Amino acid sequence: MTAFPAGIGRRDDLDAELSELRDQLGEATLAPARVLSQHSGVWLVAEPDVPEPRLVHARARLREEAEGPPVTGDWVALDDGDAIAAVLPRRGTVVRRAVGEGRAERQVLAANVELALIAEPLPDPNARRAERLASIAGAGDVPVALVLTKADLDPDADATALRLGREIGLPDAIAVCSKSGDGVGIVRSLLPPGSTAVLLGPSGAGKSTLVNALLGEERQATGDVRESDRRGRHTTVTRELLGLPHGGLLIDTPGMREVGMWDGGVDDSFDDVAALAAACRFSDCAHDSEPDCAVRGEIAPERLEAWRKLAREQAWVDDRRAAARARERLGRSYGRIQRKARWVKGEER
Ligand SMILES: Nc1nc2c(ncn2[C@@H]2O[C@H](COP(=O)(O)OP(=O)(O)OP(=O)(O)O)[C@@H](O)[C@H]2O)c(=O)[nH]1
Ligand SMILES: [Zn+2]
Repeated sequence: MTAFPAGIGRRDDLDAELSELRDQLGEATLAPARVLSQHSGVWLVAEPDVPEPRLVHARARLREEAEGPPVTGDWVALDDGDAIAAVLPRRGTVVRRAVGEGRAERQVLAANVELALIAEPLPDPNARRAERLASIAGAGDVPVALVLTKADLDPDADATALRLGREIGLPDAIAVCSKSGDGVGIVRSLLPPGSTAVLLGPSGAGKSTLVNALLGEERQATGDVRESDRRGRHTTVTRELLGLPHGGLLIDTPGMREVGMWDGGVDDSFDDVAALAAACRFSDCAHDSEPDCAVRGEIAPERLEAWRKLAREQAWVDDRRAAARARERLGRSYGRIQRKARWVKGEER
């Protein structure tokens, strides 16, 4: 197995994957690297046995592929012209629907992550927002832990974490105070050496401050809170993969105003609803006013309403995606017919 310097992470069968890729593309020189951050048209990558990360380009073809361009956390193959030639299959992704009214486009927020830390600030953590993030993480097969930040602002922070975690089905729930360091060790213990996690949450939740506490130095720029409403300014501008001193890796993300559903995951993060729903009379029960509903009355109304909202949104996205696929199929067969017509007319041989 290839040895990586601290700060790049671990990928079990990297050597085998690369040699397969070399055969596939007929290029003997492909070398592995990991994307630390993405910028417009260039990517910062780290390579084994190379102390300094560097900026590289990507082959144009990569932008047109279904997976989209390389993203932070990706394992990639570099060619000898210092361009990213291929992105290795992603294991564990966090994908959202891209921001914008009525748009149905996917955006990969982080690739190859083994854990999503969902940050919500005390004293008023937003359960609905955490549920939404848990759903998109679940959709990409990424386990979730809930991190309630600014524990110094809630005298019963640990109890709040426990209660909220139980309420929204995230048993791994902890309270941390990045200022005093309380709970930071627990967060560290969730990130074993070589593993990669992503930190998600709204702007001002204290994500960068937590990253700094984990780094043990002032690395990430943090914004001052406006005392009036306790909301931070946007400080983190790009998703960045950081190596922590203890060997774990963390992708810090900018606070997101909008996180649209993309790949499902509602059933995973609402498994309490899903489990009860099996006993409803109708398989498409909305747990609203249907007779013999096994869910209504068992689940807190706000959580059920949140489930309904996310499930509706997911259905909308699924429709859009199905329509886009149908258009694409139609386009392809139309293209074939046109080619055939040209061939019959002798314009194409
Ligand atoms: N009281 C208290 N304030 C904190 C704590 N952690 C962070 N803050 C404050 O919260 C504000 C926002 O912190 P950031 O770390 O910049 O927040 P962020 O989540 O990275 O925000 P974006 O980069 O915009 O996504 C800053 O003023 C921090 O000082 C904490 O443990 N307790
Ligand atoms: Zn029901």
